[in-house]
Amino acid sequence: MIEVEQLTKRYGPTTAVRELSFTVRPGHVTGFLGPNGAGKTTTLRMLLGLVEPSGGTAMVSGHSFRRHPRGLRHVGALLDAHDVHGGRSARAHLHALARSNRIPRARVDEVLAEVGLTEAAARRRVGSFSLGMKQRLGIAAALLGDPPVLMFDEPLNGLDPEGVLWVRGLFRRLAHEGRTVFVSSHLMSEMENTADELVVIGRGQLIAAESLTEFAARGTAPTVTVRSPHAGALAVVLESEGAVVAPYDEETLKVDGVSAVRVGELAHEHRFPVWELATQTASLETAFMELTADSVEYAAGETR
Ligand SMILES: Nc1ncnc2c1ncn2[C@@H]1O[C@H](COP(=O)(O)OP(=O)(O)OP(=O)(O)O)[C@@H](O)[C@H]1O
Repeated sequence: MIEVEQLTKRYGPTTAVRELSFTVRPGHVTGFLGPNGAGKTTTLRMLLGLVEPSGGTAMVSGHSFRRHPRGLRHVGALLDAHDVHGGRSARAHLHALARSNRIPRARVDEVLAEVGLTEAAARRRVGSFSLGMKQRLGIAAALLGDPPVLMFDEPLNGLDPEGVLWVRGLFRRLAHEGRTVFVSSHLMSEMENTADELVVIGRGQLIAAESLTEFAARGTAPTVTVRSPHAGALAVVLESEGAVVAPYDEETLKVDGVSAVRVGELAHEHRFPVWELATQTASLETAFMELTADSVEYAAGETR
């Protein structure tokens, strides 16, 4: 379990994280979402004891890592896939980590197999690895101590589609095993099929902490699209029912304020043929952008 309470981090005049409180429960993949510069990396670094908070607490399994560094058996993390010694082989890198954390050497081959790094890859210098292979190595290091809590900072960044599918499957399996899996991203589209719980922050502050389903329900009300050869006459009927109707083209209307069922019933009552009837819910991406609009550091078109 991860518990963040009134966590604050100031860098001179910049407040990177401001009185942030949330809990991440085991058994779920929890997405940690926020626009660039929202404070995600700073929060993860405080949870791992790499950055001293200016205020509040950041606890993993009931312990503050700053005061009690507890090693890879307690929490596994991938912060920056590039942050490895390029001159070593992947296996030598994992052996060194295993040794300093008193983890049996045999575990190294287990995690190499788990992340799909072949024998040939394990012998290569890490400096020659592609980003995807470095990500896999970073994930192998996070899994080395078989920890109950795992944190990943932007793990899908730069992965090819096959890599993304693999990482998603891995995260789900880790959560299914009862672990706490906390995954940061600045893209809702990445989290949509990865996480089932969300912690959303903007400018260092909490915006939402809820399930993906609850988050989706925050989006704007659905719009109904209807296509009929009598679109004009149908629009008059719909408006008399209180709907807000926007003609899309000669045959198509975008309708707000009434359900698709009601649009279908009214068309039927007035004997208007209907060629198409559909409901569009705002995408999670739209809901995310609406919620974080005020927190985006540099919005498109903004000059400062
Ligand atoms: N060591 C530091 N010194 C000064 N300011 C910092 C430092 N680290 C982070 N910041 C500032 O704190 C804010 C939050 O940064 P952070 O990297 O935690 O955000 P993030 O959500 O991880 O963003 P990104 O997705 O861009 O990595 C930013 O404004 C950043 O410039």
